[in-house]
Amino acid sequence: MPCSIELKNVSQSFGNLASNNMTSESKSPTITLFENLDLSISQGQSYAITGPSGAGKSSLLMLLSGLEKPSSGQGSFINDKHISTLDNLRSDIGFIFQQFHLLPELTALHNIALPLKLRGDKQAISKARHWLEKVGLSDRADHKPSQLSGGEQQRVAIARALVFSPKFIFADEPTGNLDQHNANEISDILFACCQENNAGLIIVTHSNALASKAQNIYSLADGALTKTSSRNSAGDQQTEKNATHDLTKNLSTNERLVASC
Ligand SMILES: Nc1ncnc2c1ncn2[C@@H]1O[C@H](COP(=O)(O)OP(=O)(O)OP(=O)(O)O)[C@@H](O)[C@H]1O
Repeated sequence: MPCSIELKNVSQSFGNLASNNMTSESKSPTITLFENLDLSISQGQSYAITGPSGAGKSSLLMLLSGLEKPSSGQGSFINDKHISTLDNLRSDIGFIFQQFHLLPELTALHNIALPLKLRGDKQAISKARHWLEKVGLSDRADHKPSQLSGGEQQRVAIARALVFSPKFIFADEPTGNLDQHNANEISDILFACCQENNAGLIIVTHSNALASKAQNIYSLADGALTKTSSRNSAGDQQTEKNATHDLTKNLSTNERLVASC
């Protein structure tokens, strides 16, 4: 049974971080990003969160992943009807960032193997090789991040995020550092790999092109989260499947990558 993340009545403010002995003039004002926000995320679905700069999109991503706590309200992880706090999500989430954040001293293969090694998986290297192949980088296994292009580094980051089969992937501007052609390729790979692995995908982005690939699109602005688009009905899913089939009919290198995920 798919699991889910739920935020209920959640507010996030960043308060006055100044110490008590500072004068009132030197204290910074409280910033309230959003109040009483509700959001439910399901495994296997894709979500995009858009909105103006500074609206709190990345902060919302941190709350959903359980890496940060809200000022008030509750976040829950619902797994097979068992409800717990979002702290219990830690081992089931993968992250993808705009800046890739690969370890510079490790090769592509060892960057991907790292999450498995940290979990004590003895097949870490062979599984990492399999994922290198999925993202089309078999021939770059021994190259370090500095020897890879931005698009190639993001492919490694996608493989690293998914290699341990997490239930949810959080991606903060995953194509923000890429040109339009690479951004399109990388987002196709990301969506296809998440779908194949039944991972929920939550993307924060300013790109309408990227957001439009998600099944559910939200806008966060002026402290309010609004659902602007949803493609959950059976008819829509059928349309998506047909579109995918049409795409894979004309297999170029990159479509083959997507299809192999
Ligand atoms: N830990 C923190 N302490 C104080 N202020 C913070 C903290 N984290 C975020 N903020 C502030 O909250 C606001 C929203 O930040 P956030 O990064 O979530 O916005 P965003 O919508 O993702 O913006 P962008 O699209 O520019 O990345 C910003 O003004 C930021 O400075």
